[in-house]
Amino acid sequence: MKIAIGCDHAGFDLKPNLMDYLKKNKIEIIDEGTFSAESTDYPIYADKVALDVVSKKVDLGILICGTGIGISIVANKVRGIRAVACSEPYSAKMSHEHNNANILAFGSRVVGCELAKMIVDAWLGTEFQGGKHQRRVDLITCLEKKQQEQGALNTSTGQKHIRQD
Ligand SMILES: O=C(CO)[C@H](O)[C@H](O)COP(=O)(O)O
Repeated sequence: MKIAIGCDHAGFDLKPNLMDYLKKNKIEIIDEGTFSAESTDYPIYADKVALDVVSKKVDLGILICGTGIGISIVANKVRGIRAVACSEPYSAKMSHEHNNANILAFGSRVVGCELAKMIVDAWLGTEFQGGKHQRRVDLITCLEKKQQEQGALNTSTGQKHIRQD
């Protein structure tokens, strides 16, 4: 298992703790920064980790900012990414089981180090269930494809829903 990890300045203290934890669990890590506590912009790291995931350089991604919100919003702009911001283990588990989330985000100002580890464990310790959940994830993929096809011509008129029923 290979994971890319990225954070902004708010996640800078938490990231090494989490990396050590993951390495102890035999997970290979690509560290996409940030590499100092200097104030920086979370979209940079969300983009790097998201691209690592969609290019299959890694299996999964982990992102940390102050709240987990901004960094997951950005990651979700990348086609093929299903990023979730979690502050407790149950949502992390379900995001893998039902939504096949490929990036886990959390906020260093929301969760402490031990809770962050529990959230990661819950996420990694479960598998995507497939079946009806695969159908739903396929609909997300279908929506992404439609958006890409519409590109710059996208307007609010004449759009079709991804399911016609
Ligand atoms: O949580 C975040 C984005 O959702 C950022 O980490 C947060 O906005 C950074 O704030 P500041 O620059 O004031 O430290």
